[in-house]
Amino acid sequence: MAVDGRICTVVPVESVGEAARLALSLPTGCVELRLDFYRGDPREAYMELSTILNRPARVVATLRSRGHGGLDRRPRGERASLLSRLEDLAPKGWLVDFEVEDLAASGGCSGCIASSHPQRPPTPSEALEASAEAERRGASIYKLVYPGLEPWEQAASAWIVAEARGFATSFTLGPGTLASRLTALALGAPLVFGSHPQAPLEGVPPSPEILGMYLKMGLGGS
Ligand SMILES: O=C1C[C@@](O)(C(=O)O)C[C@@H](O)[C@@H]1O
Repeated sequence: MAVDGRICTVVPVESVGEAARLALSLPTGCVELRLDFYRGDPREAYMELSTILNRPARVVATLRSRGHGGLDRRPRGERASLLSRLEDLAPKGWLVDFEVEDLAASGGCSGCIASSHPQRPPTPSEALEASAEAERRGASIYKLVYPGLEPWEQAASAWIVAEARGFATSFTLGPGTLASRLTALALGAPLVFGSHPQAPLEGVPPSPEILGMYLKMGLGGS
């Protein structure tokens, strides 16, 4: 996949019209619809957006919970079944992002993203075990993101990307976040995230900046 399909631009869904406008002016070939920003029924917003965004872009739908840096307040069981419902509604090629705890509560998925957002890095063996568990539960991508103030924490997130050979993505948040995202891409991560220039998100570098820097590395043909 071209590098721009591996850089997923985050679009907060506050209204369907504005989210569609942002997604259609997408700077990269992947969009993440953050449905936890939506106050109404996320299934309705998702269905509407699936009819509008019919050009072939990679789409990730996320309902990020408060415990994982998002806005969704539903109890785990409720969110897990809503995510399974979104998977049933997903057009071909669209991915639903489950937090690993929601994935365990729902009993599995078919080709989803399994996301983990711990406060501290897991040990290498814990990270590998979590990635294998996500695969057993049906995920096609395992994602591990944590605050990484120390260089070793950034190196540890690169290790899991390299070790998992295309199945895992991982990067750190904080001062080294841009370099960490570029490292993940260089090591073959299936996706990283960047913000939309017209909808900035604190701590998330703009996706055109990630793309521009990646191309500067001379790896653009990969
Ligand atoms: O999990 C992530 C990563 C993220 O928090 C970031 O920092 O890029 C952005 C979120 O929208 C996405 O769901």
